[in-house]
Amino acid sequence: MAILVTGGAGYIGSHTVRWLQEAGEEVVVLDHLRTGHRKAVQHSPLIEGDIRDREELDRLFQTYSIEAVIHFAASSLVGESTQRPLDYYDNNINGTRTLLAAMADHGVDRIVFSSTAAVYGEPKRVPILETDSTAPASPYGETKWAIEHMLGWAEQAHGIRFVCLRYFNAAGAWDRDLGEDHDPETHLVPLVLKTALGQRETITVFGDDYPTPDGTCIRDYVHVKDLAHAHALALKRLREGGASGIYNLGSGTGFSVRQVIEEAERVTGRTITVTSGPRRAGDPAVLIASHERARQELGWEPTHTRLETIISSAWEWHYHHPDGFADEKGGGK
Ligand SMILES: NC(=O)c1ccc[n+]([C@@H]2O[C@H](COP(=O)([O-])OP(=O)(O)OC[C@H]3O[C@@H](n4cnc5c(N)ncnc54)[C@H](O)[C@@H]3O)[C@@H](O)[C@H]2O)c1
Ligand SMILES: O=c1ccn([C@@H]2O[C@H](COP(=O)(O)OP(=O)(O)O[C@H]3O[C@H](CO)[C@H](O)[C@H](O)[C@H]3O)[C@@H](O)[C@H]2O)c(=O)[nH]1
Repeated sequence: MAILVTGGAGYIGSHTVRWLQEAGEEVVVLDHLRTGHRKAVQHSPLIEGDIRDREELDRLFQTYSIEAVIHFAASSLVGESTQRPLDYYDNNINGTRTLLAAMADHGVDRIVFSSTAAVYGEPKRVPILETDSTAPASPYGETKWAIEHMLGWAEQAHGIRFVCLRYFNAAGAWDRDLGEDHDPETHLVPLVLKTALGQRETITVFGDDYPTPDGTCIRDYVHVKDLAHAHALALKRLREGGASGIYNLGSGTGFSVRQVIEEAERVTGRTITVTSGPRRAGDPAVLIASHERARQELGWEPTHTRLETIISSAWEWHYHHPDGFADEKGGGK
């Protein structure tokens, strides 16, 4: 029996695939490679296809004996989602609907889903609990929130049990040979490190007048290997017959944009030029997770929680792969 990982050639997906492989699991990846990389997947079959393609899914479920699905495939940029909301509804909601329908028809009844802290919008308090109110402030967050609800209804009608994992800010890499490579890159940690590498002249701080100690936004950075581990634990829960559930995944500590930049200067030993810019629309001032429920019910405890550890691990990857996966033999994807 194999685990189907949709979006397994992407950043968090490829790290989870590696984690599962090291745990001895059989994995099949489905990815259309628009933002993912063929080279990020090794030692498992990679099927180049789209989750919205029902015939492709039928072929896949007929070819492989799939026990469970870990579903990363999505469009996931907050800003882009406000420019192209209908594409987000199509890829995220229609894509997941097509996947769930195929699972129901082929008798696959377990799914782990990548949700996001973006379902909370501007939180009323931190640390955020899963029971706190949700009010997504972007089409991206809205689609993820809608999928959480879709999963609830699909369980009632088709018996598909689920675990929704609401990640906060994923960062870090797997030693020096697997890491984050997005084009365009929008995330803070890789952008800061690309500035340290001299690939960018400056890092623009989006707003320094927030109600935080240094005026810049505070986020909860969670190491991608800790996220990968959480997926294995979520799968274990479903295999053991555990009930469906929704879990925050964050380290439980917040760091400001300025703290990230200062730590990156320490880790890299390089000066990073900083420019002050206006606020970015839709950015909450502070996002910090309570991961108490994941600790209690999944047995998950993040282990790489120090900012220095997270940034050092990302630096290992960026330093050795300044052009991401493209600088390896063969280039490109
Ligand atoms: N990076 C973060 O900080 C973060 C935070 C919260 C939630 N998430 C969620 O985690 C998941 C993974 O995020 P990531 O940062 O690794 O993104 P990513 O873009 O690196 O990975 C997504 C992968 O899915 C593939 N994909 C997208 N649509 C597809 C489709 N229709 N059919 C087949 N493949 C498709 C892409 O090619 C890519 O390989 C996403 O669902 C995202 O919304 C990410
Ligand atoms: O060039 C930059 C890029 C980012 N930032 C700031 O750095 C912080 C982190 O920004 P990221 O873009 O790295 O991450 P987000 O917090 O916006 O978003 C991440 O977390 C969200 C949930 O909170 C979503 O899940 C989303 O997919 C995921 O990328 C924010 O305060 C942002 O304003 C800058 O100052 N300059």
